Amino acid sequence: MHNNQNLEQTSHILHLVLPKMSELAIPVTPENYAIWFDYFAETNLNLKRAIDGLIANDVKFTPEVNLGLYNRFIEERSPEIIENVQIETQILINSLVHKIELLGEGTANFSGNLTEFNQKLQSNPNLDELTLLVMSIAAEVEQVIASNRHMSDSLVSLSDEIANLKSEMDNLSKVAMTDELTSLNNRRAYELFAAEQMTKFTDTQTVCSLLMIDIDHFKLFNETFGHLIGDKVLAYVALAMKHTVKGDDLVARYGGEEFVVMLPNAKLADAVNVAEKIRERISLKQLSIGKEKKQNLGHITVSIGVATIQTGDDAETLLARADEQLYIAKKAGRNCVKYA
Ligand SMILES: Nc1nc2c(ncn2[C@@H]2O[C@H](COP(=O)(O)OP(=O)(O)OP(=O)(O)O)[C@@H](O)[C@H]2O)c(=O)[nH]1
Repeated sequence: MHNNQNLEQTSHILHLVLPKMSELAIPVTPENYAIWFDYFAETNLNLKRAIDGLIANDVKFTPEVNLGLYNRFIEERSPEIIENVQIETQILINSLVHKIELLGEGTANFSGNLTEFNQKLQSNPNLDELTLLVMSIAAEVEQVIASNRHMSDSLVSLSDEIANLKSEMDNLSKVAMTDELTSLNNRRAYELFAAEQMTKFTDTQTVCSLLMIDIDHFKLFNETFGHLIGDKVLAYVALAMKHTVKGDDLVARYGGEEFVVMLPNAKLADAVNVAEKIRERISLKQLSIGKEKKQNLGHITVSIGVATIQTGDDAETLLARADEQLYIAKKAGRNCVKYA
């Protein structure tokens, strides 16, 4: 009974968090999500008091305010938050075990899998692993539902709760992989993708190539036109890159004004081709802003370093070679592609 109450509470909180964030126009980042989960869970009364005070005084939840809340009330408690999600998932599993025992036949396999989930949960999983765990539980439940047509309504409603938790986790994972300014993949997403490509190369000798792209004289651009217009240019460059590559390729913002493009199955010559297309596409366009496009920003150019995977590479060595070529491209006068 106690477990069910907790499960209901958790589910109730999950349903409150996103609508409230959307109402207050707060971006759903993992940090902001943690703040608002805690707010509704009422586990941190100082945080709750601070937020209630902000709302009462009509204070806007700007990025600075959100960061302040996170730094003050959440950052030091991160391990505790992961622990909370862990406990919630544990409650879910316990509740499932109980329901499955009531169902009896045809579920022995499922009970075994739940034991395995339980063990994984004890091994301090990170957010990705927790997400995977919740997805696996959801898949198992769907299977049990399919093979137990006579099952009780309570299992159906439990499965709804899991589906909700799963979609919240999906959302969190997506946010954690996306760069907010450009909507590209972020560095974390790139690192996961690069690791996959390394494994493919080791297992099946499937090649891949990497472009490292840096906007030329961006510091000067920011100083001339201001940071906000600089941000727009970053978004423009991001879009130009996305429109040049194919579906399997991964474009990511590596940091600041630096981007990476990972091209699975591309040999050096193909990758240099793509790099040239990106460079040309960006440099040819004359940028202007304002209602009647009166303010002319001139041409933006990028320098690109290209490298292809070699035996003995790991993600770092491949990146280092692309970065070396990028440096050579800058030295050679910028707005060019160099490769090794
Ligand atoms: N507007 C804006 N600027 C950023 C962002 N991230 C990094 N920058 C700026 O990008 C500039 C990078 O400058 P540098 O690394 O000195 O290089 P650069 O001026 O691009 O010159 P080269 O790379 O040598 O061609 C810095 O001024 C950063 O402030 C961002 O998110 N928005």
